[in-house]
Amino acid sequence: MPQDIKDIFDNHINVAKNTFENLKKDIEQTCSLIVKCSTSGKKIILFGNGGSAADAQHIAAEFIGRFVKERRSLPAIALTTDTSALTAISNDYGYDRVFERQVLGLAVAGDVLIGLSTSGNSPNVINALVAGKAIGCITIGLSGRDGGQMNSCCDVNLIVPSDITARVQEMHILIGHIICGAVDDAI
Ligand SMILES: O=C(CO)[C@@H](O)[C@H](O)[C@H](O)[C@H](O)COP(=O)(O)O
Ligand SMILES: [Zn+2]
Repeated sequence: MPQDIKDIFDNHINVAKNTFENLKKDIEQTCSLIVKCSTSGKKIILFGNGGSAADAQHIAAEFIGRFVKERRSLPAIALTTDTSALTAISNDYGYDRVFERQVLGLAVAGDVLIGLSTSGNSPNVINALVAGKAIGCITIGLSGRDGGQMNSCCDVNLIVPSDITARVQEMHILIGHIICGAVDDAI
């Protein structure tokens, strides 16, 4: 095996270990918040750019469809899938407002917003979290590096301890699956 592949696996394993040590309590808290949201008729709304858009859609699908257990469908939506809304809002208001505008139209107090940004600094993610917090939503960040601006607009900011975007994304989807498992267990 070429050495760099081994290095990538070693790095992934180290980041996973450090993520568990640093974030165990915050992940538990996040699971509790999302279980409460899912059992009280509120929605989970997810958004991010690039690979994080794919992660947002992946996690939303686990709720609206199913994860492992057969259970009722749970209200969850990714704000990254409606090309008419995405293009109209970007064209008319700017890409920085593409998620904010959808949050303003869809979110109500008590909904959980999950913003995914490995830098913690994507402006469209930050603007949506700030708008959601003002409405009374619970704001969760899935971030990396130093947590960026998500530190100031998230009730819980899960900062994966890595500066490498790919490693951070790999932990985000793991955390997403852990949350889905907690919801399955609770329902
Ligand atoms: O998936 C990847 C890299 O692994 C890319 O598509 C990546 O998500 C994009 O460059 C994003 O625009 C990065 O934004 P962010 O994570 O800093 O918010
Ligand atoms: Zn990626």
